[in-house]
Amino acid sequence: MAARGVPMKLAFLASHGGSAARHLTQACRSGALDAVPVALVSNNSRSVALAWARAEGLRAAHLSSAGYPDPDDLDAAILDFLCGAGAEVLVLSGYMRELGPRVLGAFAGRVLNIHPSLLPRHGGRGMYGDRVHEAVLASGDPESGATVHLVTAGIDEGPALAQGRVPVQPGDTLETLKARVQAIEGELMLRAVRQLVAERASMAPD
Ligand SMILES: Nc1nc2c(c(=O)[nH]1)N[C@@H](CN(C=O)c1ccc(C(=O)N[C@@H](CCC(=O)O)C(=O)O)cc1)CN2
Ligand SMILES: NCC(=O)N[C@@H]1O[C@H](COP(=O)([O-])[O-])[C@@H](O)[C@H]1O
Repeated sequence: MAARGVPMKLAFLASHGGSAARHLTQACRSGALDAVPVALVSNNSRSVALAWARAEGLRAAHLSSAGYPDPDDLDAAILDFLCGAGAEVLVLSGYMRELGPRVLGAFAGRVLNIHPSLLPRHGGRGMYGDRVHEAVLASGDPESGATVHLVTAGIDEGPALAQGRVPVQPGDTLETLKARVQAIEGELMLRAVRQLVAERASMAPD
């Protein structure tokens, strides 16, 4: 239950660079976001995100199918770790695995994901990272962008909280389009998390 004046506790899940997690953490540290980062989970033991989280002093864990071959066990381990850290909101910052029903049930309505396209276009299982930008270029779409959505059981099917658009320019390559989209992701995620912070504050007892 939200308590007035107590910053919202954020936890991150990331598979690679965790750029949105780093953007949000910088906002927390500067006072631009009334929240506090507490933990990060990565399924990639060599991820930049995991090393960054440890350097930042966050609780950090490598939790993956390597250690938990049974998806239900991995789901339970992730939930146990996040609850132990006191997480209130989860941010998927390039997390390349399906979240299980235990975590989704415990954090219903409080899990955000950033996807590098204008969902529902170019989303769903198998659509992640460079594959998304390649699909946008192949489709001939005149614009692309990023979407922050609530995470539900179906991949990329949850309601969108924020979207940002960028043009697809003649001669764009995977790298030029990817860079243009990624340049707007941090602020888009910050806008979405601020919505959750505001909702939480409105529910806090006086
Ligand atoms: N239950 C949910 N879990 C996740 C959602 C969601 O909406 N519901 N969002 C994803 C979205 N995503 C990236 O943010 C994502 C979607 C699909 C895949 C994927 O197909 N992964 C491959 C493996 C990829 C790899 O190992 O590099 C697979 O699972 O076979 C990845 C990411 C996050 N979770
Ligand atoms: N479907 C999810 C997906 O494709 N997410 C995308 O992965 C990248 C992670 O980059 P990062 O690890 O450097 O933050 C980001 O561009 C994010 O939109």
